[in-house]
Amino acid sequence: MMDGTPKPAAASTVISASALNLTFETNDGPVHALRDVNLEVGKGDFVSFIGPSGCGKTTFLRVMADLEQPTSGTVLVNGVTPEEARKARAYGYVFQAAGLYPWRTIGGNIRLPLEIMGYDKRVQAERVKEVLALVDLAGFEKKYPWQLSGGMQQRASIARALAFEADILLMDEPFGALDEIVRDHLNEQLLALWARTQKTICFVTHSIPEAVYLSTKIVVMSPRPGRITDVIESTLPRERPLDIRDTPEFLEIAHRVREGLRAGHAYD
Ligand SMILES: Nc1ncnc2c1ncn2[C@@H]1O[C@H](COP(=O)(O)OP(=O)(O)OP(=O)(O)O)[C@@H](O)[C@H]1O
Repeated sequence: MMDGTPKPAAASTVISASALNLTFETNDGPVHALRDVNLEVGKGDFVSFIGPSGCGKTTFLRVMADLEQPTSGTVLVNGVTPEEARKARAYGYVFQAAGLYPWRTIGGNIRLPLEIMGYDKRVQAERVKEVLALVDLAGFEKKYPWQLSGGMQQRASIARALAFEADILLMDEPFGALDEIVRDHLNEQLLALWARTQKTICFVTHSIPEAVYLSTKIVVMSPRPGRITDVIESTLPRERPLDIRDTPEFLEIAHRVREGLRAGHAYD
């Protein structure tokens, strides 16, 4: 473990959280962002986290990414600590806003992490081409972010997260700000990308249809303190046309998610 090389995880578990607690100390007193969170994410899973604002979804993702330290409990990513996993470049992170640098071209934005990591120039150029093709943006390398629509910018930010070939993608409400039609399209493309690359994806959303459409596993959370109230294993096939959303199976899972959200919701 000292050399930072990830050990093969037991069975096919990629992320495992046990008895995880995180309390923020604030001027108004402690905020229990996560309370006794236990979760296993398998290799190739698409896991959505859904729950009302403030239930700790972002905090959980940030703990996995080593951007936040738990107060107690453990998280293992590929069998090692989040810090070791980060150093081994185990994951890419896609934020709520695309967060592209306006003074850099799309290619320049995607190249940035590769430059920081000291990748060879030729490899950088190859990677940029590959990931732009993966998100259907081939040919947009020399454009600036402002020349692209919101949906295209979000795809470019996904390409940036894919550039250093991490096996895990952490996505924090990446499509929240987009209109329904664009969002549908990006959901379809994300599923296709997931099928092609076989990545493990952790995805935060507020949308029940989005969670049900995308996921193999749906984690329902409730606030005050943030905890997991239900984990739903999807019975839907992996191949999912958009009209699967009208099937009884889909509606049944959506119903269970809604019930879980309702049960955990405080109406104050
Ligand atoms: N750095 C921090 N310091 C103090 N409190 C924090 C900090 N970060 C988050 N919190 C609090 O922890 C709780 C969980 O926040 P978090 O952002 O994880 O929720 P969320 O479920 O992602 O919400 P949203 O859906 O609105 O993004 C909230 O009450 C939030 O105010």
